[in-house]
Amino acid sequence: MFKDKYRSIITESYIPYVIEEGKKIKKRNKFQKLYTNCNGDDRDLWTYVTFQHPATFDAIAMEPNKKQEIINDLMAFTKSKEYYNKIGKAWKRGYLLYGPPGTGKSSMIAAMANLLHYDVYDLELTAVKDNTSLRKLLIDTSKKSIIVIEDIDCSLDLTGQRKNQFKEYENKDSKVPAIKEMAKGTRDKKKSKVTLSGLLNFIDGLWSACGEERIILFTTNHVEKLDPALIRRGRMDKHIELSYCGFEAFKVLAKNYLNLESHNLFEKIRTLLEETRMTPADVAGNLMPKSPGLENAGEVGLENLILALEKAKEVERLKAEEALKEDGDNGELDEEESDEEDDEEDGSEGEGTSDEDEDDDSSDEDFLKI
Ligand SMILES: Nc1ncnc2c1ncn2[C@@H]1O[C@H](COP(=O)(O)OP(=O)(O)OP(=O)(O)O)[C@@H](O)[C@H]1O
Repeated sequence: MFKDKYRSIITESYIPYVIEEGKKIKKRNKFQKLYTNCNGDDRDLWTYVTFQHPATFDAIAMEPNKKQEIINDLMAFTKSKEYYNKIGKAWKRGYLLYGPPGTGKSSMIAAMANLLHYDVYDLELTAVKDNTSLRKLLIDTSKKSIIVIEDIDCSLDLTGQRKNQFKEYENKDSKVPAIKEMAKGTRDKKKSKVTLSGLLNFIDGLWSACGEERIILFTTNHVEKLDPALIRRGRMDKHIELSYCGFEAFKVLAKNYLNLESHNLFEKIRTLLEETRMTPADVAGNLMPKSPGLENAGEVGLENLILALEKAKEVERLKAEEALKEDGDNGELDEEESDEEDDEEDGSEGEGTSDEDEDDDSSDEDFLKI
């Protein structure tokens, strides 16, 4: 019961406020779900478990301005229903997270889901039979969700030009991620007939407009391998690079892992981080106390990290030296070979020249065609 003079306050302000707060509490208390299409025999169906990942943006080590920009972007998206209606586009946003392994791409997805209270659909593309199945899965996603395709570069032959991935990685520094990706990439590939156009339709074709307030997110360790059509602005609206640990990112980890905001060893670490590359995952691993409750854990963790950075720096120096030496050896070899070629050319001057020119032209043409 309330007095009549308060009627308008109660009906126009108080009750709407209570309803709005109730909705927020309901949203906070609702269990988020993590869906996958990779369980059981029917790959056209989602199954789910409760999503309980502890990652938050506070725990993500990255440059603070960049982090804030991502948070602002996400929050703006959630309030943009009218804007999307006005411009006649489906209310969805595409994010591309790229960077080396161990730089926080998966942690970032979890932090986004926790910030927005969205469900996560972890779409294993290699397990999707064809474009029809992809459409079916898409229709079955709910609003307020993040649809994730991890390691998009090795999910499928999206360009129609599948190469031998082992060969492609042979010359890279580390073969470990290549093998991991190869294993993921080949899984069920024979069965999947999803095409690039099917995937593009999924992202922004007519079918993508069913359901609203959805984020589509790709991750990759090799952004340069992706078909430009797949990640052009408008499809993947925001490209976020997660990279090796800089000093600002280190400070976040030191605060979270060791509860340290400053220390006289910080300057040394700043210099070492500028001189060598280490992923946030490795920095975190080195900072983490080896046994819980260790006395002086902060200092031990920082010294541990310094040792690891110095070691990494030395390994990089040796590798660079080796590469220089190899370049030098190859240079000498090239010189010897070109001397031999010069000698041959000198010997066949005159008659043979025009034929050689023709051969050269045709091989150039072949090269251009490829
Ligand atoms: N930027 C970061 N901030 C905080 N923790 C990080 C960060 N990057 C990595 N980590 C830590 O390292 C672990 C591995 O990181 P994560 O799986 O998110 O990396 P990733 O880039 O997704 O790697 P991959 O490409 O191999 O899947 C995480 O559990 C987290 O503890």
